[in-house]
Amino acid sequence: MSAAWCVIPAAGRGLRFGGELPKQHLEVAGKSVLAHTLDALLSHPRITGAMIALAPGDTRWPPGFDSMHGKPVRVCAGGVSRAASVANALAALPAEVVADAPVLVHDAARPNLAFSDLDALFAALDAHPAGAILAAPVRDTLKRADAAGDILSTEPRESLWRAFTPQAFPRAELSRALAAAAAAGIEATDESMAMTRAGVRVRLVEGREDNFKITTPADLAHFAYLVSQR
Ligand SMILES: Nc1ccn([C@@H]2O[C@H](COP(=O)(O)OP(=O)(O)OP(=O)(O)O)[C@@H](O)[C@H]2O)c(=O)n1
Ligand SMILES: C[C@](O)(CO)[C@H](O)COP(=O)(O)O
Repeated sequence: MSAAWCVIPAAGRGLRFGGELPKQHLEVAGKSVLAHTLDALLSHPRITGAMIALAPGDTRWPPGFDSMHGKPVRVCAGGVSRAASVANALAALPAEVVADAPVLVHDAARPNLAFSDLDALFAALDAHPAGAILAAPVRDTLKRADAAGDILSTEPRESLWRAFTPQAFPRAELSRALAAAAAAGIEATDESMAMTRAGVRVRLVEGREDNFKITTPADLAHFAYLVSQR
């Protein structure tokens, strides 16, 4: 039963959210979104450390805040894209995270991660070490729109899933796949895109729908409500 470090891309500017402060630093119930996310990850016994990719010069993560739940928390410089931030964080991991060690990549902007989802992801990884991600099957009818915002077509939704995070892969293989995608000029919007491009079979693990990404102010209000009901 392998343990894993997590990598947390937290270097985004939150342009779709708006406002001065990037959304990962906004507070809910006295804690930043990033701290909620870190708490959800490091409270799981199989996660042994965290590497946070912050925008260069972003000192909002309290300097010297180097542990949570008795586990190490490290910070590195993010990159110009989410994929670059993840690649930087993988390269910054300590030597104890050996090449074939699993690493979980989880968006700082997904603070409502459930312990049960982490259990399910680790169970899948134990059975399929090549890689696994949390996701949910598409259950709504999908429409393609024209420039005016009118329906162009209805798209088939059979076998379509929405990818969430964490996404878990062996450290070295993930680094290589991200580098290969970047070298091909492909911006991998998630880790599984790079890994499947590299020929790896990635296991989908059905996760909770409330593991949503905070992208807009309405998402933050939704998360704040959920926290108030805990
Ligand atoms: N250069 C980047 C861009 C994004 N992220 C992180 O990747 C996660 C998911 O990205 P997204 O929700 O798109 O965040 P932003 O890029 O900040 O949002 P926007 O696209 O609205 O600017 C976030 O935790 C974000 O901080 C990152 O680490 N480095
Ligand atoms: C990684 C991700 O959260 C999976 O759905 C998503 O691809 C991030 O996209 P974003 O545009 O960087 O928020």
